[in-house]
Amino acid sequence: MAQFTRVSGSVGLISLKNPPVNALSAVVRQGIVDTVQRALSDPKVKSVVICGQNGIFCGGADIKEFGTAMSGPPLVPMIHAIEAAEKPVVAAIEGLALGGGLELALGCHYRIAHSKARLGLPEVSLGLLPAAGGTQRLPRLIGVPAALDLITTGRHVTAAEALKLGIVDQVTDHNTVDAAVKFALSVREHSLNARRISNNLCPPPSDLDALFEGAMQKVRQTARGAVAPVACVQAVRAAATMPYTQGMEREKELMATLFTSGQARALQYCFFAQRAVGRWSMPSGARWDTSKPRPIHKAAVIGLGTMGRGITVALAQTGLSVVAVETQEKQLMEAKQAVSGMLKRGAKRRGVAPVLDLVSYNCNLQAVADADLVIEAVFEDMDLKKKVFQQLSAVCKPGTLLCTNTSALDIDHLASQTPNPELVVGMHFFAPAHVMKLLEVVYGSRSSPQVVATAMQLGKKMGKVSVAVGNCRGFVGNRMLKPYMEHAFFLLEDGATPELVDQALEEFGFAMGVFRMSDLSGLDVGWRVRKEDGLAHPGMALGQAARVRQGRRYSPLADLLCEQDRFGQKTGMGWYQYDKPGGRVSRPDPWLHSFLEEYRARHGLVARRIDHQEVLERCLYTMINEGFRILEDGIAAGPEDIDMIYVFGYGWPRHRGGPMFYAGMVGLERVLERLEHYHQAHPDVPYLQPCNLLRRLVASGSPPIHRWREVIKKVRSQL
Ligand SMILES: CCCCCC/C=C/CC(=O)SCCNC(=O)CCNC(=O)[C@H](O)C(C)(C)COP(=O)(O)OP(=O)(O)OC[C@H]1O[C@@H](n2cnc3c(N)ncnc32)[C@H](O)[C@@H]1OP(=O)(O)O
Repeated sequence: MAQFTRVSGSVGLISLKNPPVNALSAVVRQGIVDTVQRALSDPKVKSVVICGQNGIFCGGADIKEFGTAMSGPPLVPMIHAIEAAEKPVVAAIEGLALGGGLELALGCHYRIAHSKARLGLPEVSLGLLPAAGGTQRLPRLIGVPAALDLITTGRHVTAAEALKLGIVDQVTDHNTVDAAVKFALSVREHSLNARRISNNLCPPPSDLDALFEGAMQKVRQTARGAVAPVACVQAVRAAATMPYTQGMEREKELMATLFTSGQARALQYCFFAQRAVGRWSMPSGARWDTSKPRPIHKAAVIGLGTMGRGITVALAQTGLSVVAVETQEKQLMEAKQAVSGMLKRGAKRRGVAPVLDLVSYNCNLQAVADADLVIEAVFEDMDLKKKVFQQLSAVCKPGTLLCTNTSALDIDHLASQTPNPELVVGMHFFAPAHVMKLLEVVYGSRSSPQVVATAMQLGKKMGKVSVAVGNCRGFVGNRMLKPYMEHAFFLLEDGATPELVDQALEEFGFAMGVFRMSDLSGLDVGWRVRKEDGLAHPGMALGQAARVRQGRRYSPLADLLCEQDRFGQKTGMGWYQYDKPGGRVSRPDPWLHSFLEEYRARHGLVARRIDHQEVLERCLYTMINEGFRILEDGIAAGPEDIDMIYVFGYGWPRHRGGPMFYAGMVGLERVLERLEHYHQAHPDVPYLQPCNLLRRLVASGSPPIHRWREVIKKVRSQL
């Protein structure tokens, strides 16, 4: 709602009240309409201030209303009425003015912001555009290039930048409402015509066509198929080329195409899913709201390879004191240099002082004795990790949390090396660990809820999206990656090329196709795992049974490349060729094409034409099927956990919501039918066999994703 009071004799103060962010719900919009009318019709009121309660101006439209039948007064006429008012209206911006909140402020005649406020039009990240006049008023106020930047990226700006851009008229370090009231008193007699942004023309850019062509090219390159950024550019173009009323029509038209689109639904689902994963639960019933995290003052990292260095940086940047340990002096010094460089570059980017003093470097494990939490990040080898855990148990003070940065190894097995398995938890970071947003927090069968809560909280402090998952081979992300990659190999056997498969996946929106990703992360990583699993060893790929292992279809293609030292980018060749070892630009490799032809001929395989749809169905539906198995097994608490892991850790396009959301969009019945079809064609591929939970969901009428948990619960209770 909105409250009205008269202050300083003649200022009508309208205060938005809808915690936590004063979102513009139907009730709030009605409140604004009513209180503005009251202020304008009250002869004692000479000017008006609009503010938000609890230190936040407004977080924008109420996103929860989007999926419902919208009621209440619409935003556009409400903001127009404010702009048309004959009394000066001042926005007092504290905390946040985002989306519809900033559009409301742009309808006011003046804007005063607190120095700590952030402003922005983030609608694009929800699959929308600022359709309450934002695309028409902002370019008129700050010019086309700056408006394009803000609207197409959705980035928030500080009050200082907003002042520089001309979005706000004044910035204060003091009480913003007081400053706005004082300001409102001073302008009560001023003429308002020039202050009504819609009256003004856009400052004309020098070469309009080139500017918009460039902007369109840029969003098409970065949007990976997302439609909202493109619509944002089109709407701003209308502001630059049309009178205001026509521009508003164009804004409305473009918004109508976005508002009910699948992409908008997916992006809004991601917004809530990202927040939902913080409300974690474990099969034991332990939950985020009943498990208190432990205070962590000092952390330690063991092993300063690529991962350990990134983790050290991420920890230090939260303000924690970190002991970084590497047993060899030379490697320790190299790591120190690398970590210091990363800290300096990060600090420069964020405009703060680097926290070099927070990290101490040591060759001796004894140095971690007083750490509250230790993250082991040594080479991915169970025997080595076991040894480190045994040593840590002897060195660390009682109660120290022992965390392992493994991407697949058994947390319970590691925990059994220590006298306190309840203090052990997995923290699976993604490279580069100080950049990537995802953290899988892996609880073992004996991990205590308090330890999980601590790891989750630490992840949040590091700015990560932390997802709590159970312990199984590959956890969630890598477990689902296995069938996905395996199918990509089968597609090569059946007639596809790495380029074709990658193109299909990249057009779908993945940051990188499966083969390009494999070249980047190194083919040797999977090879080592397959060797450990007894699936691959030299010579095995040549015999009669080359394509059957452990009773199921197997493709030795990746092993054959590894046997030729084709490990990907690092060796300059893998599924693609590169100009040099470490090169980044991939080119199709004629050698690989002949190799595939020879391989198929040797195994009597006849290449057939594979289209993009088959690539997507076989790679993605098997991955989704594994996701359903993960839910059935209780490894992930809900589909949101899986989706956020894929969006933040595996380059899944956010505008498609994550694999489980995507399955719902495609239709669970369709996914089931296609899996059945492919399983019939490839009965030797168990991953293609539709899992029980998927069948049960379809039998239950394919409920919307937010109701899957009811069916999951039933399926789990019957296991
Ligand atoms: C043709 C029809 C025309 C319709 C017109 C539609 C117009 C749309 C214009 C818009 O305004 S779209 C919305 C634009 N605003 C945003 O995108 C802001 C989204 N929110 C955020 O980015 C962040 O939440 C925040 C505001 C920066 C605050 O971040 P913080 O980390 O401090 O807290 P959170 O945990 O993220 O949020 C707390 C709590 O609040 C809920 N919430 C936040 N914003 C909204 C919102 N705009 N609507 C509804 N709910 C919101 C959030 O979900 C959290 O709730 P929870 O229950 O605690 O998880």
